[in-house]
Amino acid sequence: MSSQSGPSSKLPLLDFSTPESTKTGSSEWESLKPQVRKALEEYGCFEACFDNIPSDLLGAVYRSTEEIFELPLASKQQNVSEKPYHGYVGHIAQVPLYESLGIDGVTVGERVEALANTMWPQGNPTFSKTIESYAEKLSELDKTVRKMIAESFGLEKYIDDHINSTSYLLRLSKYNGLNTPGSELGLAPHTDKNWMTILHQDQVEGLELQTKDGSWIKFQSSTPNSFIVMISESLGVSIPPLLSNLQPTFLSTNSYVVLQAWLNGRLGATCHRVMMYGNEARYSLGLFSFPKHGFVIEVPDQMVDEEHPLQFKPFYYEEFLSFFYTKTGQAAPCALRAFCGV
Ligand SMILES: O=C(O)CCC(=O)C(=O)O
Ligand SMILES: [Fe+2]
Repeated sequence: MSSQSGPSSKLPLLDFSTPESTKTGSSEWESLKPQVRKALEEYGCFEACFDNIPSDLLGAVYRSTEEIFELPLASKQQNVSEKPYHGYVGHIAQVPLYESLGIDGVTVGERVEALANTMWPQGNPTFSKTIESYAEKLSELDKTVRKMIAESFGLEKYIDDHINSTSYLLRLSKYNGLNTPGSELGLAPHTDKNWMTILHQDQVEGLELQTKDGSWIKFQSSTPNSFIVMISESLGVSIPPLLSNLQPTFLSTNSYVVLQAWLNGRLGATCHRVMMYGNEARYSLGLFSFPKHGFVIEVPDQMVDEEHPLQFKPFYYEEFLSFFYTKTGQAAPCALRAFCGV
């Protein structure tokens, strides 16, 4: 497996820019659905053009992101969470360039405001309104894609339950620029653990994705409003030949797990990393969907047949996470299989 970045290459670009594309049953919906499935089967991810987030809103989100990272360390460290990597993470040994803040339950009314009140003694209504609006609008894309996936596998009857049991984390990340020529790892290779992740990167690129043959491609946004939509482990499954060579990383121990398991391994989570070049800081936004407390992840009967024997017993996301942080979970080549594999 090569650790060199290959040439920049374009992922499938799917157009969700018309309001019709997010309306169940519209001709745009029906035309996008097989394209979503094909892209996810081939790459585990695709680029989505999504004009529902206008450029001025994106600009405002990045201004708010820069503003929050400029706060003193002691303020940022008040972004705490009982879940690992859902709060502030700063310049840790494995990835010294990286720093991030998490807003758990970001689509639930007062959460953003509560964070803003913790960070700024007088509050910050602009920050709260901007972040809430971004997360709310972008969660529509997450729901649309997950509904399309479910429909394409004939799992319509599970959709409402799935969608209504979703929680969202917004992670704002900053990567310091380099003081030296060349390149450095900004974020180690990993697959996310949740249902699905939607990433946006500002002008400074750096996101790289691993293809099925093990090579790395650089993600280059086609338009300023383009997002990467990626399957994570709880919905899909890590693609074993690629991941077996990876060292566990700090992010592989976070609590974003979910689409790999549910589809009984039919789709694979995409391994990705960030590489930094040049001295400019890089900012990115990640919206992570995952199941709410108490939701059982259970492979639907339709996903099991002779060719696809059952791979996972039913499990609670949070119990799996607890296992993941044990010594056995950390040592397992695939913690999910060790925890609930059949
Ligand atoms: O910064 C990026 O583009 C990637 C972030 C990421 O992969 C993560 O937070 O899980
Ligand atoms: Fe990630």
